[in-house]
Amino acid sequence: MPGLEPLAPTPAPTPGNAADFSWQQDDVFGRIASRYDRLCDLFSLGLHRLWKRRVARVIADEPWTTLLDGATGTGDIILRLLAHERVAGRTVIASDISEAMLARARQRLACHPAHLQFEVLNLESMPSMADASVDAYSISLALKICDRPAALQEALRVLKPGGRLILLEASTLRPAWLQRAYLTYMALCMPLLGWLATGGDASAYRYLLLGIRGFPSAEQLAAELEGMGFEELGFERLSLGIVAIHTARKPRYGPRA
Ligand SMILES: C[S@@+](CC[C@H](N)C(=O)[O-])C[C@H]1O[C@@H](n2cnc3c(N)ncnc32)[C@H](O)[C@@H]1O
Repeated sequence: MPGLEPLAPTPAPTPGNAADFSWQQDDVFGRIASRYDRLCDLFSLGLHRLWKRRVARVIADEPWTTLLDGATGTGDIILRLLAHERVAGRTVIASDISEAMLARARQRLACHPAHLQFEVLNLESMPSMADASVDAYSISLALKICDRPAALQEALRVLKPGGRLILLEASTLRPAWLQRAYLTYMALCMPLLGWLATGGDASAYRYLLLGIRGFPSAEQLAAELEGMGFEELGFERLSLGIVAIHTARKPRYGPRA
């Protein structure tokens, strides 16, 4: 696998995606929790397995003692992370806004109880997490469905100085014509698949349509992180850029007076 690309000169950051996320109150994911893993296979044609294996390796290679996995869903990333021997003895906090999704994660991770904690947490505001309390923080496939600037600000707060942020998120395909073709495919197929897969559940279906909306390019997300004060940014595109893994470090020292 290629290493992470260093951050190239970047375009200006895009504005945040603080749209209407009131559907979160609806526990859309709670209602599709038992079908979520099959839906991932269906919508990504199985590619999510490769992406998650890769991000788990990136996380495992970091020298953390305590990791917070935000929006953990059914625990897919942690399941793959725990396959790495070097993770033995380290503490992993699995968190999600949906109790039903977290319950499913707990069930799937039941054979690895020793290092695991489970917390219901909203990425955008985690008052129960102290400042500078984790060495590493991972979020996968969730930043486009929450208030991204708020979630990243919380990441900066809970990370220890020098702590690592690892993101696996939707990105932009290259070249541009491929992105247009992909968006056309999504626009044509997702509504139908979404409707069928959620059994016509209107708000679950609405979430799935969010996937069609734009997400910043890998460069733009890196620039956004840099603008917030993160350092040592790098990213790696997977599957021609359908998703990208970003890594960033919280500065070891605050700004000089
Ligand atoms: C697309 S799933 C991704 C799950 C998992 N990270 C994965 O890669 O399979 C999105 C998850 O984000 C959770 N979620 C959505 N908004 C959230 C928020 N504001 N705070 C915490 N979790 C949130 C949902 O409950 C759901 O489990």
